[in-house]
Parts: sequence; C-alpha cells; structure tokens
Amino acid sequence: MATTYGTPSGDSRRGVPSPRPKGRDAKSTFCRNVTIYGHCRYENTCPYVHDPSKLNNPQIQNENIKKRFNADTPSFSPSFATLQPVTNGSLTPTPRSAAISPKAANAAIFTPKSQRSNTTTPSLHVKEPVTEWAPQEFPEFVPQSFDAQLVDPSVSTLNYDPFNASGLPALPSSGHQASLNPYAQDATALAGAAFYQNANTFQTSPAYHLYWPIGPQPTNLLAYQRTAHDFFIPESLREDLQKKSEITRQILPNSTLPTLEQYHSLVCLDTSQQKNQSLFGYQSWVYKAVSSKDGNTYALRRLEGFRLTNENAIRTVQPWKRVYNGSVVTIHDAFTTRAFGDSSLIIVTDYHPCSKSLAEEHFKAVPAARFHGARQAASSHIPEQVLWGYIVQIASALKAIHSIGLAARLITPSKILITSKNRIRINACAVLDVVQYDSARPLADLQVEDLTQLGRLILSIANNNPNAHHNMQKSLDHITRSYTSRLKDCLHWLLSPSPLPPSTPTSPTASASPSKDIDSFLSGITDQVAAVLDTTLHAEDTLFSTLGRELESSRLVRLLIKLNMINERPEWDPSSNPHTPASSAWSETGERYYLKLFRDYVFHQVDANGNPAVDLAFVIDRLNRLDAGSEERISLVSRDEQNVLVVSFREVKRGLESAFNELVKAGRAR
Ligand SMILES: Nc1ncnc2c1ncn2[C@@H]1O[C@H](COP(=O)(O)OP(=O)(O)OP(=O)(O)O)[C@@H](O)[C@H]1O
Repeated sequence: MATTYGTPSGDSRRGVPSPRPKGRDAKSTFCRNVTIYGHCRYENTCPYVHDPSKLNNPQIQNENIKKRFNADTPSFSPSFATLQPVTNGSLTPTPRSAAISPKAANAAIFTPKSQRSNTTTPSLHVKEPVTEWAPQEFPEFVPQSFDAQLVDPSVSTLNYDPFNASGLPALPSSGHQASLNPYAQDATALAGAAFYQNANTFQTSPAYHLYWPIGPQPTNLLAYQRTAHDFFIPESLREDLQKKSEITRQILPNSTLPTLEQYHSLVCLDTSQQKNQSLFGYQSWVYKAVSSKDGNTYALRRLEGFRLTNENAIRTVQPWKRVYNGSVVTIHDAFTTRAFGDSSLIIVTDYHPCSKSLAEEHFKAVPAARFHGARQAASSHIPEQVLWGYIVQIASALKAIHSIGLAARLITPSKILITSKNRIRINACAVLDVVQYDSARPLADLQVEDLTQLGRLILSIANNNPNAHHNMQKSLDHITRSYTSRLKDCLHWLLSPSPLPPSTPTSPTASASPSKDIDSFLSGITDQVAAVLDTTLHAEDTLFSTLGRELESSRLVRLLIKLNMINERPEWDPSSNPHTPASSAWSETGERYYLKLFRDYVFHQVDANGNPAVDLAFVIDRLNRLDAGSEERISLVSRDEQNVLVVSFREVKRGLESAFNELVKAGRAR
C-alpha cells in the first residue's frame, strides 16, 4: 500500500479535524497536524497516524484490513435489475447486466401491462410507454394480463399466442372442461371450438379482426348516399329469406290432418282443389311436415287411394335416394299409410319453401271475367337465356338420373319447381316407378322419352302455351321467328324420334353419334353449358359478397352483446360477497367507466341543438373501429361534462375484452 500524506478535511486553519474524515482511510494516513516534535494537539482523538514508522508496518496494515472486513461488515447482496416473469407464473430475479448501454439509460420506464390492476382506472391520458420503444416492424409485446392464478404450469409455451389481439390471457384448456363461449374473442381459449375460425392455427398477423376489404366500402360514401341497405344484404334477398323462413315455420292451429309416422304439423301446399289425375292415375296432394326425428321440414306427396300390391314397387324408391343433384328435388323415403282414412302412398322429399311450379310461373290462370277461365301466359316473351338455363339444368339432372339407370318420366311444367329466380328442380321423381311398377317400359325408351319431354317443356314455355306440342309446326315457326336457330335446332333434336340420323343436336360439327341420349345432348350444347356455368359463378360471387357483409354484421352483433353485458351492471361486484349487496358499481368504475362513456359516444350523439343525431353509418363505423382496435383516439365526455377522457379504440377494446373476460370467469366459477 503506498503511503500517502493526507490532508484532514475540516477547518485546518482552526486545526480541528473532522471527527469522521471522508475519502481515504484515516488509519493509513499521516496526520498533517503533527509538529516537528511528533505531537498532535488532538492525538487522543485524532484518527490519523502520528508515527511515520507505523505507516509501513505490515501488522498495522493487516489490522487495518481486518478492521475493514470484520463481523460487523454487512454481507454482500447483489442488486437486481428486474424481476422477470417466467412461463410458470413465478418471478425470477435477473442480475443486472455489468455494462448498461448509455442508450438504455435514456429508455422509457418499462411498465409491464400485466401489473396494471384490472379494477382501478388506468391513466387514459398517458401514452403507454411500452409502445414508445417497441420497434415498429415487430408486433408490440404485451404481457398477457398476467394473473398468477390463471397460469397453469402444465400449459406449454406453445399455447401462448403473442398476436392475441384481445390482450387477454389464453385460458388453459388442458385438464379443464371449458364450456364454449360464443362471444369469446380469443378463439384459442375455446376447447374444441371448430366453429371459431383459426381455433388452433398460428396467426402470423392479427388481420382477421380487421375490416374485410372486399365489397362495398360504406365509409367512402357521402352522407346522403348512405342507406341502411349499404351495410346489410339486399332488401329483396332479405325479404325472400325471411319469407322462406316464416313459411317453413308456419303451422295451422286447428288442423285436422293426421300425424304420419314421425311427420307431424302437416300443412297442405295445394292451392287448388281441382286435381289432375292424368299424370299419376291418382289424386295427389302435397303437404309440408316436420320430422320429429331431426326437426327438419319435408314435403310429403300423398297419392290418395293407392293400394300397394307388390312390395317391390315401393323398393324402387331406394335408388332415387342416391340421386343427389342440384336440379332434382331429393327423395328421402316412401311408405304407405291409412292415417287419412284410406290407403295412401306417401313419398317424402326435400321441402323448398316459397317455390312454385313452372306451370304456375309461366301459365298463370288469369281472372275468369276477362279471359273466360283460359290460362294466359304470365309474360309474352321468355328471354332465350332463361330457356337455355332451364335446358342446361334439366340436362344436368337427367345426366345424374340416367347414369344410375333411372328415368325421370315426368318432365312437365306442373312437376318442375322454381325454387329461386330461374333456379329449377325436377319434382315428383320416383312416383311413376312405384305406381306403374307392373307395367314398366324398357329403361332406354323411358330415357329417350325424358329428352322428348324436355323438348315439349321448352316448346310450351317458349310459346307461352302448355299445349304447344299439339301443333308442332306452328309452335316451331314461332321459335324460328322469336329465337335463334341454335335453340330451334336444339328443340328439333329433342323432339325428333330416336334414333336420329347422324346429325347433332345443335351443331353439325359435333358428335356424329346416331344415338339419342343425354351424353350426346350434353356434348351438343357445351357452349350453352359454359354460358350457364358462368352466370351461375357470377351469382355465386354476388351471394358470397353479400355473405361477407353479413359477416361484418355478425361481428358487430357480438360486440354489442359484449358491451351490453358489461354496461349498466350495478348489481354485480366481483370483490364483494355474492350474498351481500355490491359496495360499488363494478360497471361504473375502472375501465368499465370508459366503456359506459363509449356507449354514450356511439349511441347517444346529439347535434348542436341537443337533438338526437341518428346516424347509422356513424354507429357502424365506430363499432368497426372498436372491433379492429384502431389506434385512433377519441374524446369521451363524462355525463356531467366536467371530464374528457382521451382514449384510443384499442384501449377501449382492451377494456371491453378484459371486463367481458371477468364476467365469463365469474360465470364459470359459479
Ligand atoms: N318439394 C316441394 N317443396 C315445396 N313445395 C312443393 C314441393 N312439391 C310441391 N310443392 C308445391 O305444392 C303445390 C302442389 O304441387 P303439385 O305437384 O301437386 O302441383 P299441382 O299444381 O297441384 O299439379 P297437379 O294439378 O298435377 O296436382 C305446388 O304449389 C307446388 O309448388
């Protein structure tokens, strides 16, 4: 140790040393007050060395060292930089790094969001520090509302979703019988919920909660251009769907109709008492009925007075159950019954609400006073595209039917249903197979007959006359005048007796097969099939876009349900005993307070005169921003207008999810 001569601090002028000299160790420093006679006036109390020889004495030096590290010396304890949460929920101390970069010293204070209380109002005006230093290119790291009770050590870190937009903890699914929660934002928290998209997939971006970019953008419209219809499905479609739903549920309160096996709540669909027996040989009735087995609605066709003489006759219905084609009304079952007081055959088919037959569509009966009871065409000219649509759809049905060794046998206007615009289905299949079982004709003949019946059907519709085929030449002349030669050739091919000469249905360059079958027919009308397919795809696109709009609506409904479950809930206080009245209103305090103000902001806007401002576009726009968790800030004014809270949609969303999650947890616990 180098000997140094120290200068005792203190008032040396007055020669009084400080009782506790700072800086160097006094016991190893020579006292500057020692005179040439080796005396210090304060030797008894002076802490400095007065004998220069002692300065180099190792014993003294050791003594000094020992004194510095004796039993009274406090033990060494490392200081901790941070307490870092680990996956099992405990806090692990991490030693402070030896070298702290000067940049780090300037960094904003890191406040783990998990440590924010759920029950106290967060500071709404202070920008959250974590967002300030988080690099922009990476998603912000948000500790997921750390709650030691919620964290299950058995849950691996794989369950952790850093992109969980809800900011809520993923509830452990293993070992828990988690009940499905249809309102949960966090799909990963739901056990086995395949209904919820992205249930178990890793989300590379949180874009699933953003506004769907396809389709109309209502916010780009000017105020006067906005209508409620811009946000929802078209009015005509909505009305159509609602009508169908209502008619499907309709029942007759005092119905005397019986229950047939599992089919109950029968409603007769026939609008006319005049029954045409020529088609089946029996009077037929059609009923809507509900199955007690699956709760679905079916159409039952009843053939009154039918007696089953051969068991095999009713078995012919079996292969029809395999015909699954978009242009055929699907058949489900057939049985006989005496429930109506007679012997009846019942054929169970799909029910298509609000459908009508082609006869009702194109050959409507007009008031007798004007036309003496005659059937009059509903419209004078049917567009050729509509006719080709019918042809292609029925051809597709016949392809499915013929390819499994069956024949439709009844392609007639009253037995083809229009289930939506220009969408047709062959009805009443299988009936003739049962009732004419004993006098069955060769299948090939029946299949050729199907094509001929298709020709007659199109001819009658094009001529607006159900009996057009009775005067073939006149009817074909009308086709020549009103439609293209393609359609005329097609009808000519269909109506000609089989086998045909080696020509084709519509084009001389197509198939040279002499046979008259569905394959030849389809190969001759491929151009029309392509055109109809294209129209169908466009219709599908339109419906898909409409569906997308409804998707937005369903998101908003979920959001509204959550808001309404939280807002104005004074009777529940999580901190109090459930059997005692709440001490403070949970829904009025903490983050729920700004949810309440947000509700006012969205739904209770007023204009400058204080009158209610009813702007649907505004409401939808703000709810969408909330759902997307936009960073945009809004001012929420308290009801007494004394306070203004500046808060982002993202913060409101986080508060909403957190509060809703509290309700869900409390509900589960109960
Ligand atoms: N599967 C079904 N789904 C919904 N409605 C159907 C179904 N089948 C038939 N209908 C409706 O039931 C009513 C009666 O049908 P039906 O086949 O008896 O025709 P119709 O006009 O009475 O002919 P007909 O005089 O030959 O009996 C029609 O309005 C038809 O639209």
